[in-house]
Amino acid sequence: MTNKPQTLYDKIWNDHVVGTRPDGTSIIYIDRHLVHEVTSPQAFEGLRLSERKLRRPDLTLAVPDHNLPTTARVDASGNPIPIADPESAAQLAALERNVTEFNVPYIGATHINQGIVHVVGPELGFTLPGTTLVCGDSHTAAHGALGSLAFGIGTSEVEHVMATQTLLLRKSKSMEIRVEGDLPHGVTPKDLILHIIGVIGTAGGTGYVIEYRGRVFEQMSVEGRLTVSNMSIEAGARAGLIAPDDVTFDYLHDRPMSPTGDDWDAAVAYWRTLKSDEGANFDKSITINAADIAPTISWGTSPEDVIAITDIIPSPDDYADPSKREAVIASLEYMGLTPGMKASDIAIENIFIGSCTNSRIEDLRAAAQILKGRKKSDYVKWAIIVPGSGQVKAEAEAEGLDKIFIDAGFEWREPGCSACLGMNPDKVPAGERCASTSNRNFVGRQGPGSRTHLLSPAMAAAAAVNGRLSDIREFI
Ligand SMILES: CC(C)[C@H](C(=O)O)[C@@H](O)C(=O)O
Ligand code: SF4
Repeated sequence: MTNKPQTLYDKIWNDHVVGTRPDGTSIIYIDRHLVHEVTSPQAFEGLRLSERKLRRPDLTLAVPDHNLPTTARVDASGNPIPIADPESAAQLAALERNVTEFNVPYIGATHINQGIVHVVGPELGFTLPGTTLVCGDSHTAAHGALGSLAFGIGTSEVEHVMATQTLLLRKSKSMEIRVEGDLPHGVTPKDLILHIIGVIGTAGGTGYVIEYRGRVFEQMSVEGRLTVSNMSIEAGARAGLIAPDDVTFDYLHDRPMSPTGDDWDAAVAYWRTLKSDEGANFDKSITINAADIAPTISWGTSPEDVIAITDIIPSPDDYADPSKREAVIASLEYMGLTPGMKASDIAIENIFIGSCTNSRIEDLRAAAQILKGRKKSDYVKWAIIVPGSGQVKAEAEAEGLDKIFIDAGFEWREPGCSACLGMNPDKVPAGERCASTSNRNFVGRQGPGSRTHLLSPAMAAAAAVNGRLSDIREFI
């Protein structure tokens, strides 16, 4: 091996190269494969047609999340309630058939561990530092928070991994996003990543694997790191890494699928080597000043359309690039906003606290801190909290958070993707706004005609109380 200083990405990549071809593509060994109901049916069908087995069921884990309704899943006698929507019912049935036929470890819809794949993986210790982890889902980047080289793949690649436990890849370029200083009061990891995407743009990370570096990340919980890495894909990046450290090891210790005993000690010794060496070269470096960041919201239909809550809605004239100006005009029209309007004057009818970006226990605690003893505004018609997993739900209930939410006028739901993309009945009506802790504000994302404002869980809770987008710093 070379003595040249290496990045964290170089180290994980080099540890997984099976072989490199003259054209520069490499076969990479895949350690972990998460499977959900949306992107797996054709892949299983492909295996069936080619009469192949799934090579490593023991490195594969299947969980339904996108199509499941978030209303009660069992009746009063504990019997499963069938899914009303025929398409969703068929998706779930297909996954259940496939995991049985191919012998894949499966967490079913009514299991305590069921949840969004990207919440479940870390929580069970299925996601580990230094591993390569894939899923037919773009937000797989989330797992990079634990120092796993994790990225979304397409359905044909899902089949390839199922059949071979490898992928054919070309190495990405490396980008360092260094955050200097500390996050100001009221500024959370969600505000940080929204701000970063605002700075680099949705294409800023295209062709790169990002490594997030700086004291801010060292001091951040694993939950917060997951929020940041999760949205790397919204910046166009292939993956988003954070070097594993004691915070990561403490988080993983004693998780159901984490190594134990001597294996744990050996694993931690290896994991400690997983950081970018002094002097390692990044193809691109970006520095962000934490002090510049305020609680942030999205105003448009792209995750780069972000402003501080204290700002006003921008005007197309603020943009020099003609295509961006066109996009801003279209965004303003779709969102029903006028340039110059104060962000904090935007009235909100719906609140969604959930998604793989912000549905972990810390997110729910942050929302509960604001909602405790308060009620949602009468202007808010629909407010739901969807925990990321059964584990998160149980933990929140043990802390009494569910009561705080229900008293505040929220609905307390079963785990899943829910209104993040509305593949189940949880949709935002056309023309209405939603203050949403999810990661995408695309046209129609939360239902046809829906208008999404991305923000942190605390900011979503504040919006619920005031019935309009609000500055969390007025509450804390
Ligand atoms: C349905 C799935 C393939 C999709 C993704 O890849 O991200 C979804 O999770 C999303 O967030 O849009
Ligand atoms: S919660 Fe949203 S972003 Fe995450 S996997 Fe589900 S649909 Fe995709």
